[in-house]
Amino acid sequence: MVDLMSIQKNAQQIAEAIASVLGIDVEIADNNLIRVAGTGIYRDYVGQSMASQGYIYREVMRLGYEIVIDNPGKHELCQPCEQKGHCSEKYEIVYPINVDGVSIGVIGLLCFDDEKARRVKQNQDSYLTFLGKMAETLALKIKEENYLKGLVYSNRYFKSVIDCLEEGLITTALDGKIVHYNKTAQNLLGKKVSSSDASLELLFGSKRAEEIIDVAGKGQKVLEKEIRLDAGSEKLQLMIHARPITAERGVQGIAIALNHFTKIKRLVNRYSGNEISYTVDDILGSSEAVRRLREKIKSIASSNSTVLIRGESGTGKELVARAIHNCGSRRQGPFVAINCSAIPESLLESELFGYEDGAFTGARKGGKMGKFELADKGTLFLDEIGDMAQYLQVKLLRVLQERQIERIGGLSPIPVDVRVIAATNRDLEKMIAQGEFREDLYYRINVIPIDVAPLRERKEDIEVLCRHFIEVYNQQLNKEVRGMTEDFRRKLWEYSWPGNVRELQNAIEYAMNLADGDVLSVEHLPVAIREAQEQDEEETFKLDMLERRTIVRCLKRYGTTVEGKKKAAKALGIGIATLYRKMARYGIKDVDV
Ligand SMILES: Nc1ncnc2c1ncn2[C@@H]1O[C@H](COP(=O)(O)OP(=O)(O)OP(=O)(O)O)[C@@H](O)[C@H]1O
Repeated sequence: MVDLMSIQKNAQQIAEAIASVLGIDVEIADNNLIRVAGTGIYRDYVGQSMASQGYIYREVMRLGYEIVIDNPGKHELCQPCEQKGHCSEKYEIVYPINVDGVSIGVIGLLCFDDEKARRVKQNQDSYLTFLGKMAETLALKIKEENYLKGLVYSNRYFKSVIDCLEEGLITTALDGKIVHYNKTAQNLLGKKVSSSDASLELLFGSKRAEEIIDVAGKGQKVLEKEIRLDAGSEKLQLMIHARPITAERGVQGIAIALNHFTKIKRLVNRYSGNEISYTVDDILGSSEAVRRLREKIKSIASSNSTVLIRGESGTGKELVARAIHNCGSRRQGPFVAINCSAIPESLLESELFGYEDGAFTGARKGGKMGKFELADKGTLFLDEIGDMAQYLQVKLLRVLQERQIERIGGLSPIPVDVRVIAATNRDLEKMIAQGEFREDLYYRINVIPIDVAPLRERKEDIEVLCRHFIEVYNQQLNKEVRGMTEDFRRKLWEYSWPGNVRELQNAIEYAMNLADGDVLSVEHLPVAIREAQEQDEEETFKLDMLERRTIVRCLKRYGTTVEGKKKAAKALGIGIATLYRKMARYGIKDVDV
């Protein structure tokens, strides 16, 4: 609340006015008994405390109404006063200044000679009415100041609120002149928005400005528009939402929200799971093939060259692509995946490159951003690239060469900074020979080839993968499975895994659901795996299997202590170091024996 001291100038003016009309000295004090204003002899004491002699003033503020002292020194309120015996006052009127029922100060009218005292006495009623009006004027001034202070405060408050927004915000008058803008808008648009002649036309050009101003004429309609601007050396891509500001007297202006596309992309990527981060350490396996795969990923991750990952379905190609992204310098950017075979040909083009407003019948209003734009500064994973239609292969090749895309129906190219990782399980060379895949694109994407071996060629990975999946499903299903029987292992080993790691994962999930104890056994396996026959062409793996089984049998006989292992190695006709190596290769752990 504003106090009397903060309107000191007004108080002094009123004191002077009273003094000149009535010809009598006046002082005004606040509720701390500080003299706020004064005329005549009191003028020199403005700002000083009257606490030691302000009995009457204090009493008037306590009561909230005026007091007339016609016999100063003798009046009962004068009794405690130090000046009681030698008071020079002859007559005194004290009037309270009340604001909303609370006294915030007083006006004191003081007579020092008999003639003035007589005059006041004679006209006491009209003097009191006049002082009342003056007290009211001061009270009104205080209220007005309070109101203005409140306005300034709420203005500052709302300004800090809109400055907190991550969204840029501009408001304009109906002619497009900028009225307000927040910090984000200033950061996005720079001086253009804060200059004294700032207008929509200056910011966005006359055509866009007209479209936005048109919003005001259409009442409640919201305009959603994508805008590209030149911001120095950079191109600024913004999404704007304009809506009319409606007040009591109808539409008063336009509010425009601005969003930078980088922020929109970040949100899309976050909520579409594009930020799941897998690293090389998530690629499990003890085989030489997987070991080399992890090394290769590390060595090529920081390059920007296109990668072609080849491997059967379920071998972990997407996992590899994510690991490349997360090991390299683009890991802060998005990883966007698209499966070229899962999307109808007609939609794939717009999914990849996006489209402009009204590009074709059925196109979403305001246009759409494609995966290339979403993957800007990150990685685009093109899964099943072998299934991409030829005309899109041409478009893709152009994008890879020119590093810019053109939206469907778009007029200007949009630069994109994207590392492409493609994957396929098809024989691209054969497809080229049959004219189904473009040779030029093949060379463009096959800069860094990576092969992911099928699981049947690296069966030693089964053990570590199984252990991992058992842990995963122990957590998910709240179970406590600790191992697998030897028969269970043998079945997994003998099976040819056409669906690779994905199939293995599903088989373990299935078994974990069925398991009731702490060990997985053959009856928990899906029928297809349980009853699969060993195939002749997998003779080599049968030999492996035989070797593994023999080692396990031998360890069972001699035990897994160091001494037992030495005996087992001797019985097998191999050195102890070879036994350890083979145990590691086949994933044989002491506890399994
Ligand atoms: N080496 C591995 N370590 C751990 N998990 C793996 C490994 N390889 C594959 N997986 C898991 O197997 C499943 C299939 O992997 P992914 O989707 O990467 O295969 P893909 O080759 O891309 O399959 P598709 O060709 O069908 O798209 C995923 O759950 C993945 O996490």
